[in-house]
Amino acid sequence: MHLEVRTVYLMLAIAALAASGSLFLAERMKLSVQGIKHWAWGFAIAGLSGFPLAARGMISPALSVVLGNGMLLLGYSLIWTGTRQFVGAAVRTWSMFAVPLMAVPVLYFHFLDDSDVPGRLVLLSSLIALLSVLPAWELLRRNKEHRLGQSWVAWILLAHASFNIYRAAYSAAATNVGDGYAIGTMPTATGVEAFLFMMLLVLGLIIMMSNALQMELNRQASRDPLTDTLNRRAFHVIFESELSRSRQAGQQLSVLLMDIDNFKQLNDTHGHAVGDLALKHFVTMTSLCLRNQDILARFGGEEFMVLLPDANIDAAQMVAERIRSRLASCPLIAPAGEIPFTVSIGATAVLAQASDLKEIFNRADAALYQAKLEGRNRIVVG
Ligand SMILES: Nc1nc2c(ncn2[C@@H]2O[C@H](COP(=O)(O)OP(=O)(O)OP(=O)(O)O)[C@@H](O)[C@H]2O)c(=O)[nH]1
Repeated sequence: MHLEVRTVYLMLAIAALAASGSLFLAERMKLSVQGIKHWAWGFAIAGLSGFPLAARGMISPALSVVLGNGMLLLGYSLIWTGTRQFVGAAVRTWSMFAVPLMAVPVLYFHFLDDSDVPGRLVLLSSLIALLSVLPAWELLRRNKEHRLGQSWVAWILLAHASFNIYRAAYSAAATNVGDGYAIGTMPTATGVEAFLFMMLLVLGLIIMMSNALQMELNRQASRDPLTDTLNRRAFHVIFESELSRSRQAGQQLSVLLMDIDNFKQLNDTHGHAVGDLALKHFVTMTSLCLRNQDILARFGGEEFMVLLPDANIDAAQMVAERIRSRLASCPLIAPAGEIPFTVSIGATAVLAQASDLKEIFNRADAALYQAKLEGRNRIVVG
């Protein structure tokens, strides 16, 4: 099979630009997935590089060899930095330009004419392999949840890197014929591989984005947006499973129902925004008193529930006291100064025969009510 190489490169350019357009559209939808903008620019610039590359021999080598390849490397770099953003890693501006900026002078001073085409191909293939391995490595080492889309993209990138390492070795062994398009069968193979790579990569990125979106939607559906604690519904689901787990293991389970004291007054005196800060401060302080397996949820307003797996009522009381005293001794630092506030807590052991959360909640609520009646800033066991 013989493909006209310029045509293949032009088709690649058009396909990359189409992929870029779709990614820019996704970016405009503000999808709460990081990295899409870099990917979109990466595909756009790599796509545009196809035009000077395809025009080799028709335009000046400074444009085709240096600008074309520089743009191609910049496109790959942006896909790498976009991937770093996607997985939540920091991106420094220099890292987007480092590889192209190092490659451009070498291309200009050593490979501008066609006296060493194999050397040029070795350099470019090696850099493309490097820029494919880097995002693959980010995706694999930060894929703790074993997400399919993420592994897919990583393996596509590694396959592309392997092809380019082979291409570099093949080029190193080739004799110079003064034309990059004419080295053995590699130009056709490169075009076909690049086309497949791009299609599979775009598909993988779409799967990766939809996985990330799904996870974000799940997170939003289960969390309180202000304090980022679980909401009542999510708490209920976890409570049910913890209850059956503790029944099987014969372990005790306790809950704490907590309500910030005189919160209305705090809101009225300092404003709603400071009230919001107080809620966040409360969550931070409380979380410092809990173990990893303890579950904190916002039940509404200034009322929070903690589920303490494998904790009897004595242990629960100790945790409640830790929370109460920490809050009493760590006031909120607001722009207007320190704002002290306290919490009242109703603590209840969940008995193995407990029927449902409603019954537990009612018991904890009665204890909490008692704590308020007795003067607030205290714990009552119910
Ligand atoms: N800032 C802020 N205030 C909230 C939020 N949700 C509920 N509130 C306020 O919380 C206050 C709750 O007041 P109350 O139920 O009277 O309770 P309290 O003033 O804490 O009194 P006690 O519980 O008896 O100590 C109300 O003023 C609500 O407007 C929120 O998300 N942010």
